[in-house]
Amino acid sequence: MSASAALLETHDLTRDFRGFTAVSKVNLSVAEGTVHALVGPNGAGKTTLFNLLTGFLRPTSGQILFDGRDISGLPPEKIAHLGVARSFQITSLFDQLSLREHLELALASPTGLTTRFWQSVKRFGRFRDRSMELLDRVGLADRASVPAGALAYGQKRALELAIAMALDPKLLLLDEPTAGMGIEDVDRTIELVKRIAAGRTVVFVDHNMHVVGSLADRVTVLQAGQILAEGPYDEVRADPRVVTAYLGESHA
Ligand SMILES: Nc1ncnc2c1ncn2[C@@H]1O[C@H](COP(=O)(O)OP(=O)(O)OP(=O)(O)O)[C@@H](O)[C@H]1O
Repeated sequence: MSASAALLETHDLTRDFRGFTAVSKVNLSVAEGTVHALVGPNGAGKTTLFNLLTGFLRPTSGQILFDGRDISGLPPEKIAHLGVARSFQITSLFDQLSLREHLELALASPTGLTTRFWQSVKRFGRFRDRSMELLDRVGLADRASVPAGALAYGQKRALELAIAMALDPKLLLLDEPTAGMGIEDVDRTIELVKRIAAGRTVVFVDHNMHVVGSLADRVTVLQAGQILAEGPYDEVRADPRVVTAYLGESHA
């Protein structure tokens, strides 16, 4: 696959909820090795689209192609296994487990932390080196033995990124990586995402335009389930249709 080829493509991807179309004939193309932002006003369909891409929702119609393969309707664990990892907006950590144990569990499970977490943590000691490497990448190596419950909010989000990286995904999906953060944590997260995006494909949703402008090679704007505009950040930001869509929102 050449550097400019699409790693992820959707064709007329559509999802209805009892007659209401949350995602409508979306044709998205994410080039391999790029960072791609999904933005749009509340209710635009961003979360629904993420849920479709990761198999948490089945499309009503349309296709999703990942790495040349049709993944439409596959269950989440299959899609994860093919190389798509997702970091959640909602914290999904275990307060009592140490940071290193979180990573060991994620490395021991082919689909991340969601399965087999009841097995003895000690059995996963062989993943120690890799766990420490991942913690180091997100700047948490010195906190490896600390229980996750003791972390500050920004550090918890960094731990979630390390967990998503444990699968060594081809495609990393980040759901509002800077949600609820103060400016210092936002800037630290931007640097962190830049570092882990090197040589990888990333799609993220974020409401913070500073984050979008700092990270995204391309931006897709959704409105009412449809693609309103797409292109480099500066172009999209200056698009009158986009400005109108955001009127009444804080980012207008
Ligand atoms: N399970 C569901 N059943 C019915 N309607 C739904 C369901 N999930 C989402 N919707 C509707 O689909 C639309 C898109 O929602 P979605 O959460 O995807 O938007 P969003 O762009 O992620 O918004 P936000 O920025 O507020 O998170 C909304 O009108 C929402 O009410």
